[in-house]
Amino acid sequence: MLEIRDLHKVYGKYHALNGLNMTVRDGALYGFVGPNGAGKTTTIKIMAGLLGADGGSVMIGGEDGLASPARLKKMIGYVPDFFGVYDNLTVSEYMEFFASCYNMDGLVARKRYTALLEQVGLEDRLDFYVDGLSRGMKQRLCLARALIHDPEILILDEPTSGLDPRTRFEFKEILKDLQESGRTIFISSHVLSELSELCTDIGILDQGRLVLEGNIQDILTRVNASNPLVISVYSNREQALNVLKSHPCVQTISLRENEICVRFMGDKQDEAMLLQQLIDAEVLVNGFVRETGSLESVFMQLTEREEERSVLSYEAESGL
Ligand SMILES: Nc1ncnc2c1ncn2[C@@H]1O[C@H](COP(=O)(O)OP(=O)(O)OP(=O)(O)O)[C@@H](O)[C@H]1O
Repeated sequence: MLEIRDLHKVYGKYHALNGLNMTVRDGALYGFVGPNGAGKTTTIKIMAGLLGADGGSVMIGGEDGLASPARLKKMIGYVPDFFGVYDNLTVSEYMEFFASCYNMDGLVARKRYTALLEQVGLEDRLDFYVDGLSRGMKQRLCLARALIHDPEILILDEPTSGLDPRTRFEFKEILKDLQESGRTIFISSHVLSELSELCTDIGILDQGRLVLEGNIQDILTRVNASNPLVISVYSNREQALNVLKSHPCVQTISLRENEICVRFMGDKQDEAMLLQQLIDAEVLVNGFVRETGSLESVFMQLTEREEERSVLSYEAESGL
């Protein structure tokens, strides 16, 4: 488990992280989302031991990583948002180099990186020059290299930005496979739709603080429970309104053309019982549905500022 408590980072007078708290459970595929400038890269660099903090702790495996950046680097595999240039290195030389950084060489290193290259679909590129690989292949190579020392947590900063849709899809499939094999993965993006279909858990960062965190399904269930019930009645509308007015779970009632819109604070069983009450009161009901919410709407409510509307649409942003 990785636990961040009361993390602060100040650049000059600017408070980029302002008391960040976050918990990443073992085996999670955790999506770290926030608008541009929210502090995602700053957080990730601190987690990866590449940047100092101005307060707080990053507990991993029960120890505070900030007190021992070297230990943090061993426990974390980091895929940055850019890929450095490696002139005149083949894929196998590149992997050998990173293996040697973790004191692996010879057959041990070769076995390890061959297995990793197989995992990311680059097993047939051992003798290719890194420079000549496509952007998607470079990204997968970077992923293999970040796993060379078998880290507890894999951290990726905006890994799919700049990839075409097919390459993005393939990359996400690799991440899902890694998570299913037990790896804890932490991935950042400013495009929520990228993460909501991939991750098990999500944390929403805004202005250096986490404004929402939890299991994606739980969050969506909560969002839906606070959405209105939309009821269409074919006849006996007055009778339907009488039933609704006297129901303890009904908070507000508003009328749209042929629909009754009800703020209803009850669970699935309460909903079913309300429907039964309407039928018993001889109301002919031809529509009874909870309006569905989305993570996007939650995100907008929590971070709403005009300039962040781009978060809702990757297509709009990438011009696809
Ligand atoms: N070295 C630095 N010096 C001064 N300010 C910085 C520095 N690095 C980041 N910042 C500021 O700190 C804030 C958080 O930056 P950070 O890069 O962590 O955000 P982010 O969420 O990763 O943004 P993006 O999605 O645009 O990459 C921003 O306002 C940024 O301008």
